[in-house]
Amino acid sequence: MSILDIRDLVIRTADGRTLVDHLSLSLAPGERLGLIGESGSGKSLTSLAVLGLLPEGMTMSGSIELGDTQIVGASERQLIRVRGHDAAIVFQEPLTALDPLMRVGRQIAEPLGRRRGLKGTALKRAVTAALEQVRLPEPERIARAFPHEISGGQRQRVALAMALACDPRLLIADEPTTALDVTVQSELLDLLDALVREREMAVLFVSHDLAVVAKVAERVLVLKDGRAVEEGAVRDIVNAPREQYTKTLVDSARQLESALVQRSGR
Ligand SMILES: Nc1ncnc2c1ncn2[C@@H]1O[C@H](COP(=O)(O)OP(=O)(O)OP(=O)(O)O)[C@@H](O)[C@H]1O
Repeated sequence: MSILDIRDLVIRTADGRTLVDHLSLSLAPGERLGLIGESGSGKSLTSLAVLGLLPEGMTMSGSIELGDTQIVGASERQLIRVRGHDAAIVFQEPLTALDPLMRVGRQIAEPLGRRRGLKGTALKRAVTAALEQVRLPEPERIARAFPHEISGGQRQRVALAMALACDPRLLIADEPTTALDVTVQSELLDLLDALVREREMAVLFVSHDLAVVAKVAERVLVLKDGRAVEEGAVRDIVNAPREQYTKTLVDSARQLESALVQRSGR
């Protein structure tokens, strides 16, 4: 039984341009799949499609089974029911998910209150616990802060806490560490890895960076121009990429790693 099963997904613009072309993939409960490809290869559109969040005017066909729901053709009511519960998403830029004018605590309280029916002190305690769970120090202070008053890494942890608030069975992480500096990036990846393991949550991890994907995912699917060009265990893809395009991704990841090693050795 898979938690996400995408078959022959085609995404088109209003004027008929094909952006994702007959893509199929599936994820078992607790499985972690990396979706990798260069900028513009269709990774984000695929992850948005899973939650029925495609930009205005785009259409999709094929099949996306998320838990018990067929997302292609689903009504807004059905989509609201699955968002956050069957699957939740963390974006590259945490400010996408956060309201700049609302204190962090209230933003986390919103899904917690709605999904778990909590109020008052119980809700306050749940907010603090949610912030502690993403290893944020001084959770009470963070809860009182506005998003611009905390660092980028802290904001991403808050966005992660919001995504985890309803215990989704699948977490979609779309370049969640790309905007962060290398040390913060590595801490967040370790945290993400620990949290999804504890919860046996499935993960669709979207990135242009194979070195990052290798830290979180066990299997990887390579996208190029909206098509799957290669799929397999991360180890096999890194050690023996078959497609020229994948070789390029592996080489650039290696160059980056060795540049970082050289730099930290200085
Ligand atoms: N709202 C939109 N209207 C028209 N075309 C779009 C829109 N959003 C994305 N595209 C196009 O769809 C293609 C796939 O975009 P997508 O954002 O999924 O790529 P990506 O692999 O996630 O890249 P990136 O890493 O840069 O986000 C690109 O060619 C992009 O220009």
